[in-house]
Amino acid sequence: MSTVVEILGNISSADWLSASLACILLHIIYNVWFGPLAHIPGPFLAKVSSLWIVFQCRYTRRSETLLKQHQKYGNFVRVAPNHISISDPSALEAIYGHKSGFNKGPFYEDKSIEPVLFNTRDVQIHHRKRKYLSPAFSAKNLNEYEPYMAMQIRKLMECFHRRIENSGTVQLDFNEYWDYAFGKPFGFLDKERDHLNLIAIIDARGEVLNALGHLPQILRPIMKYFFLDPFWPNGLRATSNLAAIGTQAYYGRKDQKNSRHDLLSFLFKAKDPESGGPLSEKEIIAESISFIVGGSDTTSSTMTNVVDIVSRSPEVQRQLQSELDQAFPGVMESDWVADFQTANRLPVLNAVLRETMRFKPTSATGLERVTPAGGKIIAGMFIPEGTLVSVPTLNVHHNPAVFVRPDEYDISRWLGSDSSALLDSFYPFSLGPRACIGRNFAWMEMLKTLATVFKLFIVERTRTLGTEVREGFFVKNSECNVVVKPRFGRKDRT
Ligand code: HEM
Repeated sequence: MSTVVEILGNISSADWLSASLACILLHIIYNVWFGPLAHIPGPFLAKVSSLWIVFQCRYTRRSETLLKQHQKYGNFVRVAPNHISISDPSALEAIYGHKSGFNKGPFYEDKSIEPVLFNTRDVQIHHRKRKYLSPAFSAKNLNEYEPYMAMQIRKLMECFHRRIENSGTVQLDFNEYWDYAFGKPFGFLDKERDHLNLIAIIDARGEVLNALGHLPQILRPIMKYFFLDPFWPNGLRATSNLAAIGTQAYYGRKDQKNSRHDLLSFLFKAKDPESGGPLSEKEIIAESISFIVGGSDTTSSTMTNVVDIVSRSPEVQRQLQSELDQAFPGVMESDWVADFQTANRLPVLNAVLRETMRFKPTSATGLERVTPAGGKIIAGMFIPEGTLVSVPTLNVHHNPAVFVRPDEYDISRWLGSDSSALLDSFYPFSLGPRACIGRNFAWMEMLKTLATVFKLFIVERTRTLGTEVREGFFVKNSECNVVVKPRFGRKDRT
């Protein structure tokens, strides 16, 4: 023993350094030229280190970059030493489908918080949570939420009318207004401002967690001290701030459990499927924070995309409004909000929402999964067990073999008799056991809101240049400045 210590003691620091460099070099050579994924093409840096994908996320452009990388290298691209991005649509069912055996990858691991439905990697925990949360999204519960949604939409319309009253038209940033309106019961619409700075907090948190998820576990806790790039400490501070705001909101609501029929009121009443008792306070708080982000940022970003695109396309807006005028004829009462049943059967409205989610998906990224034991053949290629894989939604939605002229926004592709075939390659909410639990809720909220807005207002974009976006886990427009003009006088005031 003492001989080993003596030998180690005699090695100089220069030798230690050379040995470490040699190990790193050998590791790189193995990864790039000899490892089991060596035959898969991709940027050289991505084969060497996961820092390549971390940088794409850090600079909020992962999906945009991957779209180009797949155009350059084909259907399989190595995006990290142990991570393959696959853009073949047949990989979707094989990876994300029921019984595929692929589970969520280390990207989702967050040891600092209570696991939630969205991020838990444990199949049993996920099953238990999905069991008690699914009823919240049943058809019956959706019907009960509708009046609450209508109330929020009414408040939003009131805001527009108040601002329009003097000038006849109003300039506003839709990006922010949606955020005020949805899922965040913090009174933003009453105050007409985000007094908690919640929107900036959610954005910073989303961006940092998206990058952090690709770093090795060992580095994640120390990134809050990486002051060389404020992106990291600021984003991680935002994560703690959101937790504090969510916890405070929970305690604010706890004594008025039945004051509103929303998702939080459902969590208060939910029963643990194992014990039959109520959920723990810790679990309700964690899930409700997750709903604040997943349930409102997503719908508001998607509706902003619709407004951005439709406000730049007078012909699409004309088609949409002509359909809405037939379905909801005449001048509406001042408190009118479109009902879901009617909105849901309007072909142009549904085509506009679908085409927007195809063309510019809010969830554009490849969702990381781990290849199960024994490996799997995906889209004709053997993928060894333990390999991380993902299918980027943006690429699937821009696949020219399915969507003719994929880079053109064209609602007519959803209006033809053969359009249902396109649904097989349309996955804005993912699929399988980890598909979005809130997709019906989201569809209802978005159709109701968009039908109401476009029935009542003409919307014109003030920016002529392209729209800038930033991608965290979801893609968001940096702004959506528009001029809003009422289409009719208000019935109770004429
Ligand atoms: C346009 C709106 C929305 C989009 C595009 C969207 C998209 C997605 C996607 C792609 C996933 C899969 C994520 C993954 O595998 O990592 C997901 C999961 C999830 N979404 Fe949504 N979502 C939307 C609205 C909502 C709403 C309104 C809620 C709740 C009210 C919600 C709650 C969730 C939850 C809890 C999960 C995790 C499900 C699980 O793992 O079992 N989402 N969503």
